[in-house]
Amino acid sequence: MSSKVKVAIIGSTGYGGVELIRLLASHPQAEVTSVISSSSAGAPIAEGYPHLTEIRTDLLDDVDPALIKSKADVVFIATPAGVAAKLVPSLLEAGLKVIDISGDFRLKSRDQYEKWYKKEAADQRYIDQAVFGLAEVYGEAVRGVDFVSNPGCFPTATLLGLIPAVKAGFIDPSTIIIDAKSGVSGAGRGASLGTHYSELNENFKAYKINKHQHIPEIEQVLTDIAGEPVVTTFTTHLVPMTRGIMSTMYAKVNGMKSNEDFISLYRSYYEGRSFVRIRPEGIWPSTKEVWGSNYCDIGFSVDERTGRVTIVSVIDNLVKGAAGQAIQNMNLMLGLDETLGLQFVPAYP
Ligand SMILES: NC(=O)C1=CN([C@@H]2O[C@H](COP(=O)(O)OP(=O)(O)OC[C@H]3O[C@@H](n4cnc5c(N)ncnc54)[C@H](OP(=O)(O)O)[C@@H]3O)[C@@H](O)[C@H]2O)C=CC1
Ligand SMILES: CC(=O)N[C@@H](CCC(=O)OP(=O)(O)O)C(=O)O
Repeated sequence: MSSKVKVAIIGSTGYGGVELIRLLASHPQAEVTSVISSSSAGAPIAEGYPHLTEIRTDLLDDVDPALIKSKADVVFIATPAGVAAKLVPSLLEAGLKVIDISGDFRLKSRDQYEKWYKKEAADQRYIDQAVFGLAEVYGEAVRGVDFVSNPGCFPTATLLGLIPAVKAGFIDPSTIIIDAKSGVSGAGRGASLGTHYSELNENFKAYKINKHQHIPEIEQVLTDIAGEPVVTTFTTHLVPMTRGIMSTMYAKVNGMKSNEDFISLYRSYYEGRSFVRIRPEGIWPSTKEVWGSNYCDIGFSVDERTGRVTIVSVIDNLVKGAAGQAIQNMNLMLGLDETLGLQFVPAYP
């Protein structure tokens, strides 16, 4: 009998779910024992994803907490906003460990969730129970818990790029501006007008300006780190590429700081954390340099002329921004080494 941790995936037919299947296939201590679909139960998963032919021969299971518990110890939820809010109570009550990749449990205020997501918020008891799984920052709080809310893709790149500077008082948090870009897989597999080929190819567009649901998530964490209310300007752009997020951040520097000061601050903050790589001076990261990996790469440029710093942070939205960080959190919840199953070298070019 296998001693591996048994894992179920709700939303396994979406991009986040299928990335979990890919990454968990080489995890040394976990195995996927149930792939779940609300719309295609009974069908083979390889029907919708022929690249999984002969890798996964399972038929999709229904969304049934008792059935999931009979097959698994841990369940990942990779469904659109609003679904996990209703599912999580029964999954926790069935005795499962739960990692939610959607935004349903990230915001601690129900009012904020309802304002930004335009959906009914989850029960406050479960919101309170959820630990926000930004692993490099709150990893100690994740160890051993039953329920983790995985951060959003843009907040992951953005917060890893800002937190050390905010915490050390290197920048003035009231001056932060965030300019973020995402590949189209960030919008999920479903087809839409804004993401079909002729709308996207050779195009570059801003969207959800001042209305993006990740604004309150970023502000909630920066407020916690700064110890004072922080508001930011955050603009997202859609780039005609499949994977990758780049978050470019600007802020006023407090006092005189050099590139080297930022580099050594960040190297010290992330010391011992394998997945954040700080670039040497003048070598700024690009999305291809983290493609398919769980890395977040960060570079800096202090401009003495303006007194501002530019911080560039890149991730793969489906790995560090979703499935990879979720597995990192699973490792921490289970008391395993957080890097297990995640030591991929980025695919290049
Ligand atoms: N794509 C990305 O880069 C990132 C996504 N996220 C978040 O992760 C979640 C999943 O995203 P993504 O995989 O891209 O989305 P997709 O649209 O690709 O997939 C979502 C899946 O959810 C399932 N689903 C839909 N409705 C229900 C329901 N009522 N009950 C159960 N399952 C349902 C669908 O599968 P079926 O019909 O088979 O049940 C669908 O395949 C979202 O909340 C997203 O915001 C977070 C970070 C990054
Ligand atoms: C390119 C693109 O459309 N990206 C999505 C990211 C969705 C996501 O991951 O956000 P939640 O998990 O918070 O829903 C967006 O900007 O809304």
